[in-house]
Amino acid sequence: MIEKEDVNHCVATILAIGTATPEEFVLQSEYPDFFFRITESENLVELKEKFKRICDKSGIQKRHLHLTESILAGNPELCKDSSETSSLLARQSIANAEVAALGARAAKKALQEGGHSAAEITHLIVATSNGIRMPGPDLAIAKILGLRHDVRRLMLNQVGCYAGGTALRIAKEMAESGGISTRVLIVCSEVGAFTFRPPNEKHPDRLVGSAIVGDGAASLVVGCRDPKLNSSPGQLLELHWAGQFFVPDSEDDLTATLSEQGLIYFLSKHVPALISSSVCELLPSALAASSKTRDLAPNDLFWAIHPGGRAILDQIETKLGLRSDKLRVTRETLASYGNMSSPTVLFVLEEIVRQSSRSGEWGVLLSFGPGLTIEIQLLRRC
Ligand SMILES: CC(=O)CC(=O)SCCNC(=O)CCNC(=O)[C@H](O)C(C)(C)COP(=O)(O)OP(=O)(O)OC[C@H]1O[C@@H](n2cnc3c(N)ncnc32)[C@H](O)[C@@H]1OP(=O)(O)O
Repeated sequence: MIEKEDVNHCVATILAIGTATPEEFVLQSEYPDFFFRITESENLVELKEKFKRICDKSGIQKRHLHLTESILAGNPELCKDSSETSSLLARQSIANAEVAALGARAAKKALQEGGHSAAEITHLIVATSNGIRMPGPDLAIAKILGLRHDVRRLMLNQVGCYAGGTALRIAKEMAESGGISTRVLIVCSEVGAFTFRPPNEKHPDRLVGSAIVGDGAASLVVGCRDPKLNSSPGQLLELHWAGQFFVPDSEDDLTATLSEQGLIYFLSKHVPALISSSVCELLPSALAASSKTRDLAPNDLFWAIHPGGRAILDQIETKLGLRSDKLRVTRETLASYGNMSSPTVLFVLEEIVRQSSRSGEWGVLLSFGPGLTIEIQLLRRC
């Protein structure tokens, strides 16, 4: 598990980050009224009160959502919860258009911010849990951006919320094995076309998903730094170590199953406790990867955590004994965007880079999702 440090080994480095969201957003305080009205569920009075309690405790103030009232009106099957109504094709049709379009907007910002041309990109990794189509949004994004015909594409379908961390881990391996001219473009893009559904009294856990998901896309350019050269201004964060783990016997605690009614999530109440306990166990493996981090304490690090839910952040903070400022950027991302699945943790990273003067040289990125699977990475500011 522990990798040997090698001074001659080139270091994978994040060179640029760009993000994008749909223009439209909803205020969390107004969402219960909208959600129960648009799904014609106003008769479920107690369920609506429960939904309001979940929204109030979510730590979210607003979320950007592609599915506006007019889009839902044009796709009424998304607002029905009957096994006799299939909404799969309507959902896929929205995803076909929007996942690539939103992802390409984020990617254009990343390329522009880092001063990279489309021709420089040697590898493309695209992640989404919104839809399955061949060819996928990776090809559509390559075409929109004008990437080279020999760009090496990898599509991460249905990985869930940890896909931002997975993409970063694979990009690190590609960059370090490909050498200093390798440029990996990561695009994580989600529009909740597959997860929107009406409230259902038999499935209270689905209310949690309806109360926290948002839409967004994030894109990163990852390259390699020659270890003999110092960092230069275009380099943001070095990726020193990346690992993936599953939490034993937790495969039924967070699941997503494709059906005629889209992707149906199940979230058990144990998710916050399982993830937070596992993070405490895994942290020493990440810190042991470098002699410079081996003796660091959690409060010596900066933290970029997938803001999957407020309770998960609370429990990680308590169990690791983190000062409240350590998760400030993560909580602000949750408040402004909700849980956008795969790109969310990359939004956190973008803000951490923007606030570069604060909070330490070394940091940890955490993302998690079905499995339960945890991606953990050791980062260093350039
Ligand atoms: C998609 C991916 O791949 C990865 C992901 O990110 S998946 C998302 C992971 N996120 C989660 O699992 C959510 C974690 N949970 C939370 O953040 C919080 O529990 C919350 C914001 C939902 C609620 O806040 P809280 O402090 O726990 O408030 P609490 O009063 O205990 O719960 C509010 C209500 O929600 C209900 N609730 C909370 N979690 C629930 C669950 N998983 N299933 C069913 N009901 C749930 C509670 O029973 C309670 O109901 P009542 O008010 O009727 O008693």
